Amino acid sequence: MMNSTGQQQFYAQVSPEQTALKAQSLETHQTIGELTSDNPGMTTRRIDVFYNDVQAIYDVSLDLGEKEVLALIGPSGCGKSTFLRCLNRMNDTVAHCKISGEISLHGTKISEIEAEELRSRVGMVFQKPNPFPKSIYENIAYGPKIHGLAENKADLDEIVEAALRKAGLWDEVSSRLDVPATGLSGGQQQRLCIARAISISPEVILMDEPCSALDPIATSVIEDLMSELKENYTICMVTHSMQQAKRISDRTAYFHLGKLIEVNPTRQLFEQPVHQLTQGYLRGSFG
Ligand SMILES: Nc1ncnc2c1ncn2[C@@H]1O[C@H](COP(=O)(O)OP(=O)(O)OP(=O)(O)O)[C@@H](O)[C@H]1O
Repeated sequence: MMNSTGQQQFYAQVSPEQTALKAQSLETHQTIGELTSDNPGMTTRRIDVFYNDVQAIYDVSLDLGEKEVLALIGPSGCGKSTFLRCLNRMNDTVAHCKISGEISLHGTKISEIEAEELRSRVGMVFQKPNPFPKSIYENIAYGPKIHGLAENKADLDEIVEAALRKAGLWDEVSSRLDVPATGLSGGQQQRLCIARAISISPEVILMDEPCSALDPIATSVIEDLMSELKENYTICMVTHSMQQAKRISDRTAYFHLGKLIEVNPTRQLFEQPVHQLTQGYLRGSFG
């Protein structure tokens, strides 16, 4: 492991004003900790993000280790979701958002991967469960169908069942696959959305506060599920719950005002935070 900055390569051009802002902001900033992984699933180098002329992310370089859970924590508005959304180019859909730097998925720059393919390889689960207004079966079958993963109905049935089993939902829904998914409980809907993400065999799963709309019991079911999923998937999760980050992540990254302040193995970050901003946040002084 080592600190890394990497060479800057732009895939969306920022304006001279934005570059000047960036130059000012970088004078004093250096991330503490282990930015890189020996076995990265994704690498990000020198990421800057602007919404119009307001910079939301400053020069972030960070790897997602293969089959690790990386938690992104920090006060509201520090840029966690913005950074997460860079990883599958969700920010491309925001016209006034400009990103520079380089992001790679298993060695391929994501700027060279077609957006739809990228989003099938880097799946996403959102804060609020968002099932399609269709049956439970169709929610899962949709992705595999459009990506041509099933040759026939039997194949598709198998994919749907496997995804629901992996998401720990099969036993609860196997007898009613044709009912509307919107009739499931919030926790079940979130597991359905995880099953939907898994059904197209992504390499990475992004989760943006996946439990924030759930009660403690549903949260604990999703946390158990995430711990199981990391056997097979690389997961990057935004969370406001420090307990959740402690329980399930391998590494934790602390953001503050758009900068990656400190990143280290979770236990180390929580027990021996180095930067005073990390210490203050973990003590609950702000956030
Ligand atoms: N679509 C947008 N247009 C303009 N500014 C935005 C947009 N999305 C986010 N921002 C700004 O970028 C900054 C980072 O926001 P972001 O949502 O990434 O933070 P966050 O750490 O995920 O916050 P929270 O924990 O409250 O969800 C904030 O100042 C926010 O107001």
